[in-house]
Amino acid sequence: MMEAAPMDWAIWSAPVHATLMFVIRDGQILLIEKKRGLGAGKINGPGGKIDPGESPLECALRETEEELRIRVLEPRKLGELHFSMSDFPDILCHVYRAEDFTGTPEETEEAVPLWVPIEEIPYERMWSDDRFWLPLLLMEQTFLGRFVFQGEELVWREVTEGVTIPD
Ligand SMILES: Nc1ncnc2c1[nH]c(=O)n2[C@H]1C[C@H](O)[C@@H](COP(=O)(O)OP(=O)(O)OP(=O)(O)O)O1
Repeated sequence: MMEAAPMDWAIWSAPVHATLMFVIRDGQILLIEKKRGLGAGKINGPGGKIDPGESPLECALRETEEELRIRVLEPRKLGELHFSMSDFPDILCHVYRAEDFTGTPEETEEAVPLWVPIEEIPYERMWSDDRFWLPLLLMEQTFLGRFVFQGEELVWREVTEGVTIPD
């Protein structure tokens, strides 16, 4: 991984804002196999792009409901991910964790639910940045991750733990 950032993050801003939601319960994490959209075929948490006029939290709840038909209870925002992409507009992603929900996760047009023991998270089937910040979310630590992609290849990364995360 290169040392100097290939861009000035101080003036970086993202045209696309998105969310991710991770439910952790009984030593397992609720993931999805994404059926369409950006990252189709990969394993990820439920989530998606924020609609106009929607807050990040509203988006995370809506996307989780649309993709898995569950209503997450008392989510906490633990992280932010800044993605600089070569072939897609840059993304700022708000990341939430929760321990409880109502309903039963079910397959939808967008996703297949997948309960996975936290020791067996399939990072090889996920975005290549995930292994650098998901362990922090599992430890209930806050984090700010900055990542530069060339296509699907992660070419630069920086993850800061224990930061104050804005709502
Ligand atoms: N690099 C990386 N790591 C982890 N997660 C992500 C990325 N890049 C990403 O875009 N993501 C996440 C962020 C979002 O949760 C999704 C992308 O949103 P998308 O599914 O395209 O948004 P929707 O609003 O559901 O899509 P459509 O309705 O337009 O199909 O991936």
